[in-house]
Amino acid sequence: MQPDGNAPAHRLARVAAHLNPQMEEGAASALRPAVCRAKGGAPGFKVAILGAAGGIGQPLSLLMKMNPLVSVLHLYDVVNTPGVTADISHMDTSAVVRGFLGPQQLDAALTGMDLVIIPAGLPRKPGMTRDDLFNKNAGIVRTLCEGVARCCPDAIVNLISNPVNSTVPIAAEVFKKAGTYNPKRLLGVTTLDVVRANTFVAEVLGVDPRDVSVPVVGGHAGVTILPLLSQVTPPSSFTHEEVKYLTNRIQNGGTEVVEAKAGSGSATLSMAFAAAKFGDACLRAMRGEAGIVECSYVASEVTELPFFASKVRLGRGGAEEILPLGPLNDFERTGLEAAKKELSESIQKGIAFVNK
Ligand SMILES: NC(=O)c1ccc[n+]([C@@H]2O[C@H](COP(=O)([O-])OP(=O)(O)OC[C@H]3O[C@@H](n4cnc5c(N)ncnc54)[C@H](O)[C@@H]3O)[C@@H](O)[C@H]2O)c1
Ligand SMILES: O=C(O)C[C@H](O)C(=O)O
Repeated sequence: MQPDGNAPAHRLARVAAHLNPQMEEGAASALRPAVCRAKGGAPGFKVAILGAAGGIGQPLSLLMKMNPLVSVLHLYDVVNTPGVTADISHMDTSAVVRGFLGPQQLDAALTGMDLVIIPAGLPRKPGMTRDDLFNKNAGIVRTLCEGVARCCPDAIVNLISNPVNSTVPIAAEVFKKAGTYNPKRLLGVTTLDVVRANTFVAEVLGVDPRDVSVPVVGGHAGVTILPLLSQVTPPSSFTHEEVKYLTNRIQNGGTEVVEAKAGSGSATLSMAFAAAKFGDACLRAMRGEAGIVECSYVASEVTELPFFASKVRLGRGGAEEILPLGPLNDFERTGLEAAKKELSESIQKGIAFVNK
């Protein structure tokens, strides 16, 4: 007869068996992973967050721990994961949480993951552009993506670290070098631009933002953020003044937060909300839910550029179909040309970084 794993005599042994086997001696108490009563093999996806102790990472970890599609949640950072992991692991939701600290534990954090969300890296301070983060964040993204290629090459990657216009091409080059590149599985997260656009447009229209959907295409920096106000649903018309105000506010939403935070960072809470929304869309699509369309910065043939943000139909394998831009008005066509010029340079910079 099999021993009853739930019998009192076996309970603590079973709990102990959940302890993270990857932990180094001495780290065990600090990084004590969550244990749970769920039987092994509970349905759901394994999700890793890289940069989990940061301003985005912490609330994003909380939101992903609340997602019923997540069965295992790995929290990786180079600092502070013990505390974040212990804290989040006490939430009575089903995902099992494990913490991983420092480069020696990167591979353990990534092995077996279905979805990897990357908000690791420096945020802006007032006066900086996102491109000013390139020198620090390019190397961080390269190292983390090398880990993905080694340990979970089939995982879908949601890349948040700035400058997204360059970090996505960096990730693609890393995966190409490793022989694991599948463009469908690499998605730059631009959801915050859509979230902001929905909010600001709803304010102007005087409606609930949940009822508004604004496609935002191009990229994720300044003029590369191109809201298509002519394609808002429900169909709405705006005066030229409103178009100029909305476009400017959406393009500079990140700077608005950076300035308001006055040196203590950039958007974290709204970004965690946006990343959780996008991560959930990816997981639902991976589970087989049909008809999920989100804007994302991906390998693309929508323009002559190799990467571009536009509406993407998500499926089991990631970005299954890149949807066309649809009809643009004169204002948007002019914006598209400006966006492409800047994007082209950011993409080349990312590609050159890996191949230099
Ligand atoms: N895509 C978007 O829409 C969007 C929105 C907001 C912020 N961002 C970007 O997200 C990034 C993170 O922002 P934040 O506010 O959370 O910053 P933060 O400084 O609060 O957190 C970053 C975390 O990354 C960790 N980190 C640094 N190097 C690492 C490495 N090698 N491996 C793992 N973790 C590492 C840090 O320890 C820190 O905990 C920034 O680059 C920011 O510009 C992107
Ligand atoms: O603006 C930033 O630097 C962070 C992020 O890209 C944002 O749009 O809020």
